[in-house]
Amino acid sequence: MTDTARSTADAPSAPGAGDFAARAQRIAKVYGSGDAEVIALDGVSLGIPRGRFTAIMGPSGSGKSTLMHCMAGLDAVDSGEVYIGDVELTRLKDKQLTRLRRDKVGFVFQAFNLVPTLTALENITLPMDIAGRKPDRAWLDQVIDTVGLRPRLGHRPSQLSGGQQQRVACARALASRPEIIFADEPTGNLDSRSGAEVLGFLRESVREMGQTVVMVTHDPTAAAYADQVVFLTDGQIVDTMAAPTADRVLERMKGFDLPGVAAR
Ligand SMILES: Nc1ncnc2c1ncn2[C@@H]1O[C@H](COP(=O)(O)OP(=O)(O)OP(=O)(O)O)[C@@H](O)[C@H]1O
Repeated sequence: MTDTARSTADAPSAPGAGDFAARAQRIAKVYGSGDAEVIALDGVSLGIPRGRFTAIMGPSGSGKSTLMHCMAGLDAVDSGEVYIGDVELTRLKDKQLTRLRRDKVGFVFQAFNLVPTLTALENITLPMDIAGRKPDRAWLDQVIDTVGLRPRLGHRPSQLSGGQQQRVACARALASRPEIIFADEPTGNLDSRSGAEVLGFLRESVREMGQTVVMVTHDPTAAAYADQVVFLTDGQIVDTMAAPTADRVLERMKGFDLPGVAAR
């Protein structure tokens, strides 16, 4: 297997845990039971390198969202271990997990999940306001300028385009300088131009700000913005690709030989 991410998380000679913003070790997740049993994750080991952009791809139903939700502490694994930094999530009580998610993890979803009655700026600072933390003004300014939202800070979500709303969501995820950002199909609701803007911004947050980003996507063009692509099939990691291009990713996806994969 050419799977550096997987082997480095597993091997005894692996780099220290500090090299990974998040790690999964032999995690399994089963939904349902009896005839309805679905093995969504089947012993996945994966290290997410710090300060890099990782894309997760695979056919529909291969376990991408489950993997991401388990690694982000949004869903519990049935076995195995998940780490954010050096904290093992399965040992945490609910309250500790909620706090860790709030303080260490940023999320960007396909649906922008903005609060409609708040302005763009209020949406960006909302998680910190809830946590009772003062934003770092200089950092917030940098984030706002990077996503190009300064002229729109007083607008409500309904007064913004889809791409601008997703940029607000990206800025919200970045504002607290999380250990890692999980993005689930962040361009799924955007036209290709707005999608490219959001991807360019995520890319820049990695390059310029040292952010760690993990993104689930169906789109080879989106995956090409990443430093590496991890391929899942049937709940298992089957390959990784460094320095991906859209063409190479598309070719690899065709290799899974499943209807609809290349077309999505
Ligand atoms: N809550 C659930 N209850 C039962 N089965 C589930 C549940 N969530 C996911 N599954 C099943 O687990 C498997 C993996 O699902 P998951 O959503 O992680 O796949 P995915 O690769 O993200 O799919 P897609 O690309 O279609 O979003 C699928 O077979 C799915 O039907």
